[in-house]
Formats: sequence, structure tokens, C-alpha cells
Amino acid sequence: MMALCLASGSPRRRELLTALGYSFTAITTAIAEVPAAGESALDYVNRLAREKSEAAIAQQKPGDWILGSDTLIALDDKILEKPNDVEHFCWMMQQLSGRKHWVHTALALTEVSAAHDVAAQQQRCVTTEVSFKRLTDAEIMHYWHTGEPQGKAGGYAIQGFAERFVTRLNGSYSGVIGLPLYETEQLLRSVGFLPNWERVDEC
Ligand SMILES: Cc1cn([C@H]2C[C@H](O)[C@@H](COP(=O)(O)OP(=O)(O)OP(=O)(O)O)O2)c(=O)[nH]c1=O
Repeated sequence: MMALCLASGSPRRRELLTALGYSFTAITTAIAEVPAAGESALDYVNRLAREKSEAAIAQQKPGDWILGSDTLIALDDKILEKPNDVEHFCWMMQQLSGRKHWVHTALALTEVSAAHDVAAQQQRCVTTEVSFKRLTDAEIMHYWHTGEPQGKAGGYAIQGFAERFVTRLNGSYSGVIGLPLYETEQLLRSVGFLPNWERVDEC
């Protein structure tokens, strides 16, 4: 039976895929997250999801599938990933304050070939429009000290303290957290993975 691997170290992605009802193994991959010159936010997020899923091929069996994902924030011509330090975080919050931004989460599902290469691949990208209220300097500094912004794209977690900053959301809430539930289930179903609750052999 084909197995599913989640190529992600993100605890949020592991929780969301578990909540969808899938059994999987998870491995953390390390790939360089650097946009190429002139690369658009969409091309970049799709490439990272693909590279994460392909980086896990060596450890999987032929016929197994690997799900990779990446989340980033785009506004104007800027791409916001994880904050490096408090200055970088403050700059990000000033960009997001009082306006709309776009959260792109890309999915890449890769089948492992007999030669441990790519046998087949499917990709999706989900974009969610998020608006933030205007943030004060005090709010920004307080938010940094909660510890929540570290390791989060755009320096915020919608599922945490930052939910109070959101005035409007158009798209996928789970996509903002890092794994869009509806689209992930559709993608997995398209290659034959069913959630555990639907598997006849477990009745
Ligand atoms: C915008 C936003 C991001 N995030 C998180 C999801 C991702 O973990 C992280 C974006 O960084 P990613 O580089 O997409 O993922 P990651 O490095 O954490 O994990 P991996 O590459 O191993 O899959 O930001 C939230 O938890 N909540 C949010 O509201």
C-alpha cells in the first residue's frame, strides 16, 4: 500500500494533516529559502514546496508520495518570510499595518519512482487576502515579546495572538496557518489517498 510522507518540520502542518484524518510519516527537510533574481512570489512559493517534497525522495519507497508545502506573504513587490530579528520583525509589522496583504501557501505532492526520482507530481497554490488593523509601536513590541512571531511567515500567527489584528480575511484560514485543508484533501484524493475515517478496510 502506498504511504504518505509530510516533508515538513512545521508542527502546524503536522497538526492540520492529522486533523484531516491522514496517517503519515513526517520528516524535516533543509532547503535554501532564497528567491532567484526576478522570481515572482508565486513562482518562488511553488518552487519551495516542490523542492521540499523532492528533498525527501531518498528516504521514501518507490510508489510512496511526499507532500511539501511553503507559506509566504506578498505585498507590493515584497516577499515576507520569517523574521530574522526584532528589527526585521518591526519592519514587517509596519508593512502589514493598516492594509491588505496576500498569504500564498503552495502544495507539492510528489510520487517516488523506482529510481528514486520524481515519478509524478501535482501542485496547487492557495492565496488568501488578509487585512490588518493599524498597529501601534506598543502592540508591535508586545507581540514580539510573546515569542509567537519567531518561525512564522510574515512574523505572525493568525491562529494565535495575531488573530486580533485581522479585520478581514478572504480565502483559506488553514491556508494562512500553513496547510489549506480543503485543497490538501482534494489533492490527496486525486492520487488515491482517503482520510482514515473513509477507509473501508478499517470498518
Ligand atoms: C502567516 C502564518 C504562518 N505560520 C507559519 C506556518 C509555517 O510553519 C511558517 C512558514 O514557514 P515555511 O517556510 O512555510 O515552513 P516551516 O519552515 O515552518 O516548515 P517546513 O518548511 O519544514 O514545512 O509560518 C503560522 O503558523 N501562522 C500564520 O498565520
